Amino acid sequence: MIYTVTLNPSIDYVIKVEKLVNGQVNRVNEEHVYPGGKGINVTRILKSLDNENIALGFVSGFTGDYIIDSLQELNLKSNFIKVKEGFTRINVKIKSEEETEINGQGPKISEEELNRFFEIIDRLVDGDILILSGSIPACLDEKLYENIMKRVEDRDIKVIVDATKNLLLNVLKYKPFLIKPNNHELAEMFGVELNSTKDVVFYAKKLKEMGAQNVLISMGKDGALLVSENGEVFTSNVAKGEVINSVGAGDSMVAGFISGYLKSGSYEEALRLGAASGGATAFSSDLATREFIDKLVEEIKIQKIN
Ligand SMILES: Nc1ncnc2c1ncn2[C@@H]1O[C@H](COP(=O)(O)OP(=O)(O)O)[C@@H](O)[C@H]1O
Ligand SMILES: O=P(O)(O)OC[C@H]1O[C@](O)(COP(=O)(O)O)[C@@H](O)[C@@H]1O
Repeated sequence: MIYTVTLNPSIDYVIKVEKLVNGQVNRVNEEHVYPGGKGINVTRILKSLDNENIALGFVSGFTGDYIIDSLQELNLKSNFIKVKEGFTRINVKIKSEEETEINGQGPKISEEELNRFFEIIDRLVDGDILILSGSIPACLDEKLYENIMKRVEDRDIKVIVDATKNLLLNVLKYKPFLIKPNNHELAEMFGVELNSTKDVVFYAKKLKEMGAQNVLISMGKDGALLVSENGEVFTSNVAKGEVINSVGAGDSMVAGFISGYLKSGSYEEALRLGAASGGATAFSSDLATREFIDKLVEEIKIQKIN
């Protein structure tokens, strides 16, 4: 079974404001709410691509109820721990002349609630896939992803980590199957500027040397680059279209990549489906539909550059 983990889910409140002015009342022209958080986005796209999976994490309060109800409506399996104190956050995504995001804090998770989550992790078995996505709420130990990887180390479980900075760097020693920073996160992790594909390859390979088996670097409209477990380097172009809402493009890429890999065992196919899924989400108001992904996959060309 595939499990996604969203430690801090969100309701994504996506609004369009013609011209955002600080210090004034701004009125929205368009508004949408979606069940969000990186792992939940991965769950939704995996399911669209016919990969059964179970979403794990923590929810709380009336906003948490919305998350559970939405997942049920979408026919998605989940096993969230209900947290007593606080409420699941609401993340505001403002589309104006620029894109501005305000991400909330999330509920206060107790030790007992965290232990209940660990009990679920302890029931995973050989052959399962575990996808750890997004930030760790401030109330939890920032070593949590490391601790989860250590906990499953004795089993044959492929772990995927989509996180940034130290959260990501600290799990590399446990050899995650896949990591997917974007190019900005890659530059930030090494405190460098990336000026060419050669630079991206150099630092992606560094992450591989530090322990990641496969390193996927997403680069928004500039495509993506994969350093695979056997050291091959592939690049992907992007599909053509008009960006409507790029929230969740990275998560869609992770889901598409895993789905493509499970279906074909080929990293090229994985990258192709990942790129199509990311693009299809960027060109949609909500996350991508299966039909749209299938359409865009025809446009994706993978090149082996090394
Ligand atoms: N403007 C775009 N046009 C086409 N494809 C895109 C666009 N933005 C994102 N994608 C696709 O989605 C992938 C993930 O997007 P990216 O923005 O890099 O992720 P993240 O949300 O993690 O920053 C990209 O590598 C690309 O394949
Ligand atoms: O655009 P991405 O990186 O794929 O992820 C989008 C998701 O991440 C969030 O911005 C939350 O991110 P964090 O968990 O890192 O705070 C959600 O609001 C949104 O659904």
